[in-house]
Amino acid sequence: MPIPAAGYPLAAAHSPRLQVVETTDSTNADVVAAVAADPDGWPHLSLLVTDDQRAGRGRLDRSWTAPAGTALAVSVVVDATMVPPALRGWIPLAAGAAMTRAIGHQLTGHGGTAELKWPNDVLVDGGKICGILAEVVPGDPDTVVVGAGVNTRMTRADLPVTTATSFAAIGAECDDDQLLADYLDDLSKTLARLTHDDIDRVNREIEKLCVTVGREVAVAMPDGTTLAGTAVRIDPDGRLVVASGTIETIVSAGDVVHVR
Ligand SMILES: Nc1ncnc2c1ncn2[C@@H]1O[C@H](COP(=O)(O)OP(=O)(O)OP(=O)(O)O)[C@@H](O)[C@H]1O
Ligand SMILES: O=C(O)CCCC[C@@H]1SC[C@@H]2NC(=O)N[C@@H]21
Repeated sequence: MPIPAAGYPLAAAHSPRLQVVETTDSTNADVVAAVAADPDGWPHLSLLVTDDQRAGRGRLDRSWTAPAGTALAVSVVVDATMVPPALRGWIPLAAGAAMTRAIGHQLTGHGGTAELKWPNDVLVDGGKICGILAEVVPGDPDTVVVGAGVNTRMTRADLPVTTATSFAAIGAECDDDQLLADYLDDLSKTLARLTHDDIDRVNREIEKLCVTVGREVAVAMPDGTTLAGTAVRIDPDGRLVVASGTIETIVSAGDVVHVR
């Protein structure tokens, strides 16, 4: 399904500004620059979307690639002032949880299950169907741009890496407008629950959704070392706790591989 000519009416109902572009290098780069230039023009839950992103940015300084027309690239503005500063580390996880549930909704009746891999990848059948990159706007620490790439119509042959999957690769279809509407709706509600009163419940819900918890993992740490152990929980700050024997290590960033 190409980008609907009429835009995304269902998604637009959840956003004060929904902008579609035929192609761009990076929706995150565009929205970060747009917010910096005109903060009032991009209120909370404004978004930019394309299905032809040419220079996508990934986590940990990696690239994010998809042939034209085979994936959604969407960047959403989040007004972080609605989240207490101590809980802002949960914003990327809230986005991952929202996208996991939105993708899961698309798979209803198909048989596949969407799973959250800490901190915010969405997996189906163990393959990565969506990646999320949250970036604070330079000079405006109260605004976060949350970018998500969803592999929709990418054939098996087009998958950029062996660890990726897509709706098409598993024989499923994606209604892009409904997916975005569900994502925005869930994201907005989950962000509203990032309060000191509700965080324990959100923590438990996201932990339940997160298949990393309970798995044996290998974590490539930012200092170049590898941490092996069992992921035991997500801590109150959204970080992954990994147990190796009797030692628990708190992981706030790093590349997590599910070993078993
Ligand atoms: N469409 C996609 N779907 C799923 N995963 C993707 C997609 N595009 C990129 N990736 C993931 O993004 C990352 C790209 O990694 P890769 O290491 O190739 O990055 P790179 O920027 O080319 O550089 P480097 O080799 O320097 O690390 C991988 O983790 C890969 O799984
Ligand atoms: O490495 C990851 O898993 C995160 C990938 C994030 C990709 C999305 S696509 C929309 C937005 N624009 C970008 O340049 N990156 C994000």
